[in-house]
Amino acid sequence: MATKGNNLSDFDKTKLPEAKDFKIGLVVAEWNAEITENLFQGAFDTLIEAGVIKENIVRWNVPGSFELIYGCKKMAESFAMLDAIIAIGNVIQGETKHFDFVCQGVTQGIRQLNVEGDIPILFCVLTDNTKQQSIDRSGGKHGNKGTESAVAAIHMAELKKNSKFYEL
Ligand SMILES: Nc1c(NC[C@H](O)[C@H](O)[C@H](O)CO)[nH]c(=O)[nH]c1=O
Ligand SMILES: CC(=O)[C@@H](O)COP(=O)(O)O
Repeated sequence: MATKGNNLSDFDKTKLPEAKDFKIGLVVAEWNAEITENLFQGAFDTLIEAGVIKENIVRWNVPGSFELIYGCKKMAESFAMLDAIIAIGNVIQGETKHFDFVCQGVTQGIRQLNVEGDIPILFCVLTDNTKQQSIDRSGGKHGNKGTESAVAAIHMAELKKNSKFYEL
């Protein structure tokens, strides 16, 4: 289902788990900072709106999206008490195939961290053909991928922390 026609910022607050005890990390790439800062703000505001305490949120910056892999790995190793980590980046197609390798690299790297680690790591990385597509998805006409990722982070934190065997 494409983002177009669906707003990334739409969510039902009443369906969110209780988040006041959750500890959330965010690792933010500084490449395309005007986009990634909007993604971060969307995620941060959503976490606070959902009840996460500001003191339970930690942020680290890394140079580019490829460094999100190491940054998230290091954050998970340093803060084992975290309930979720959100990786925030924006990769925009240039003239060469570098876009493909950065996107594939960060995707596979974060995938591997989820496979190997115990802290869920959310993929808030915009991989766009144009800057306008990034603008549209970081607080523009299609909403904010940061908001969407924060909602997912709260659900994954709940799964990690409070998963139970429910009678069907
Ligand atoms: N072109 C973009 C990059 N490139 C930089 C890489 O992410 C990485 O920092 C470099 O290859 C050194 O390891 N990064 C983005 O986040 N967005 C881009 O559009
Ligand atoms: C995604 C990138 O690394 C890209 O922005 C670099 O641009 P170019 O492919 O023109 O070197």
